[in-house]
Amino acid sequence: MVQSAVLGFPRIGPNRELKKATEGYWNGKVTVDELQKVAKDIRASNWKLQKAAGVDIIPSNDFSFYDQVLDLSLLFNVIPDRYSKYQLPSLDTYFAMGRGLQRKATETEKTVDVTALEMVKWFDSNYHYVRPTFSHSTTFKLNGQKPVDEFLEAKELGIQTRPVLLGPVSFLYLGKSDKDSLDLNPLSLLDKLLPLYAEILSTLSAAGATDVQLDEPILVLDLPQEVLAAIKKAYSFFGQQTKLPKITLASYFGTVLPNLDTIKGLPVDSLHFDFVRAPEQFEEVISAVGPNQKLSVGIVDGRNIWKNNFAKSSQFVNKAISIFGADRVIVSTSSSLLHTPVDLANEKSLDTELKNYFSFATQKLDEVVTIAKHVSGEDVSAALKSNADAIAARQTSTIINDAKVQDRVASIDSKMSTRAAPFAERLAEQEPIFNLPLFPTTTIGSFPQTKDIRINRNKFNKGTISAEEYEAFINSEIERVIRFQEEIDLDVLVHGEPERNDMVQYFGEQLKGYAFTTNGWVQSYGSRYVRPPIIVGDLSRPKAMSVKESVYAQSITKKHVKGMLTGPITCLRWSFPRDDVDQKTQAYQLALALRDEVNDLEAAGIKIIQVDEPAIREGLPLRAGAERSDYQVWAAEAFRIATSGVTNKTQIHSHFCYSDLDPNHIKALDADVVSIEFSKKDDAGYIAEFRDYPNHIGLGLFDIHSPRVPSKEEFITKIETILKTYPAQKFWVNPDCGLKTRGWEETRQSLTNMVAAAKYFREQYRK
Ligand code: MET
Ligand SMILES: [Zn+2]
Repeated sequence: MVQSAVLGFPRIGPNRELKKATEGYWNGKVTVDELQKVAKDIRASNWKLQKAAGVDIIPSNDFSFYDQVLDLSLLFNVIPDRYSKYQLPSLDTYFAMGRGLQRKATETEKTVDVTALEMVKWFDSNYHYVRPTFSHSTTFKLNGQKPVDEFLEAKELGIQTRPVLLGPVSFLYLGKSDKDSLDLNPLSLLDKLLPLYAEILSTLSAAGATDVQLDEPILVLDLPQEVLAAIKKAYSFFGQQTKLPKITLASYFGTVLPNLDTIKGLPVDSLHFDFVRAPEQFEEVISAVGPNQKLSVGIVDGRNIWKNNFAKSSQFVNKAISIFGADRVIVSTSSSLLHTPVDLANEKSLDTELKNYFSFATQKLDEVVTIAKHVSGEDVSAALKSNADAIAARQTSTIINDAKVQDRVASIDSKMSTRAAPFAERLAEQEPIFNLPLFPTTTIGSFPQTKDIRINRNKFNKGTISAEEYEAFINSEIERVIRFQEEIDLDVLVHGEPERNDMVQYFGEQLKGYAFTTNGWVQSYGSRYVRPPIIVGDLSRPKAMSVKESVYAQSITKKHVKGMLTGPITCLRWSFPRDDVDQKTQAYQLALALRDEVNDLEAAGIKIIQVDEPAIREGLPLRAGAERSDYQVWAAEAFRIATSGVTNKTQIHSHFCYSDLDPNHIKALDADVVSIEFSKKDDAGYIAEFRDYPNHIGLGLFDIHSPRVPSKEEFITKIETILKTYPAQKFWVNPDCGLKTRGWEETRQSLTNMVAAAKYFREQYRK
């Protein structure tokens, strides 16, 4: 019998139970016991669901309150002193590392004021992990035994699981050294870390775990020799230990081929590869599977929502069986299912034709099981037949093809992706119009999305308030945000985006060729979940999408209000893309739709238009090479197609966050002004990259993921530091990103302090 396996299941709960509970806990409305109970229930129901579906190898320790990488930092005591010094309960230390903590002193507790650790993209996904941060004073030890506890919890329910942990080399390599220990190479800590892994693994074994999944996703990256040596060392070390569970070494999100020599001969029980993303590695990776090893075939997509093609997948798995025999082949999800929504059955209003083309995490359980059964010779003909019908229907569906859109993409020329004049000339035309002071202040777009906003949006969606009532409500929110910005004296205003549930979904819902879900939530970071829309067919814009709100906002103030759009690459990356057309084509279709929107905004009198591209970095192919350089070209071109239809007088802004974006990539967009997340980076080398770039830059001055309020002095210090490398003449003052997840009070305080700091420097430079 061929076994079926799942590498990880979404932990947010079918109805976002985890979000509600954690946010409740942060607000003091949910006790720690209540929070733990919610978590326990989610874990139990996930395990039972997988058991009931017939999955043979079910993961545990895939649950996390915030992030699975942060879990390991806590487990191994990789806790910088600035957090541990408060001696908070372990869960609170954990959340402080994830999101920062600022708490006034009470009779019983001291003041706490600490920023979050850096949070970065998880490979090329829209998930973010909290970076392990090592220093010379890091002292590894085990803090509790989460993987064991969760294994035992499943065992008590009668469910045998395979615990999953990020492997030691990925854990170190994905981390960084802390500010006070910049000379420290995290990899040098491997020898100290390995015994702790061995300890937790042998405790798992003693608790009854026969198998464990160690993820080393870095195996799909271009790795320096020392990292490959570390992999060899780590797994040889595990091979020498006696009482460990059998290890499945898992890679995902790409090909391991350049690192295959390192993988060959590692003393592990099974090797898992992602054959959805990199089917072409099959012929070569099989040579790395030793005579006693098993091959885990990642064939059910953990990153997208399209129904699996059973005929194709079974054929693929059969190739493996013909080489290794059924006992040495496992049918698996390509990666954790964390990146897919929980259950298609929760979608009540999705078009039934489309629904038949989709598969969410719960449906993917049946997929791995059905494929495993089929290749084992069990009769699953009914499932195969309905699968084949769905696959065939999608190929010929009328929802998918639009000749007009295809023609327009075919006729794109280089003129469409170039502004009429170079930056210097544009600036000369723009300056007299905007008349901005030195250190112009602005925000990135969104303002707090209050409960009131969500309530009204829900009412409108349910039809309990009319379109007119909703519009009046949105306008009143816009007015509040405009008055607020005038009051605290920001220079370039925004309308606040109250009408947007999400920056991609909002546009997706208005574009033809998109489908969207009502409950298809996917964790982005911590308690922030997104509901990616699904690109199902050729994309076009039936009518203007954002003009009404921007025009209203501009009509009630004398200051300039930025029009606010989401760029083509971000729309693409934060959607579930089509798998039947390449991503470049989808990006160009989006670029053309956005170009029309940008032009409409300009025609409606909006003089500054910001097109956000926070996801441009995550789309970067993980390895260097032709695919990556092509991407850099077409991604920048898509942005310029969207933004180059305007006159020189219109100022184009863009915005980037979450990532280490290559400065050259930013420059290739030729936006007039760019805001970049920076508050946690503190890297003079990065600033220097922009010193001679003529276009204007705003380096993010405070972390919007944290409720913490920086003081005016803190802003001044930050700005002073940047000014050492970056000239005042093109220096914008802004936060890292939008403020939608923040509360109003902290927003008011932070921005007020930020504006005060800008004014301070204006004074300084006037002298
Ligand atoms: C993740 S980037 C977000 C940009 C958007 N304009 C906002 O302010 O929320
Ligand atoms: Zn942002």
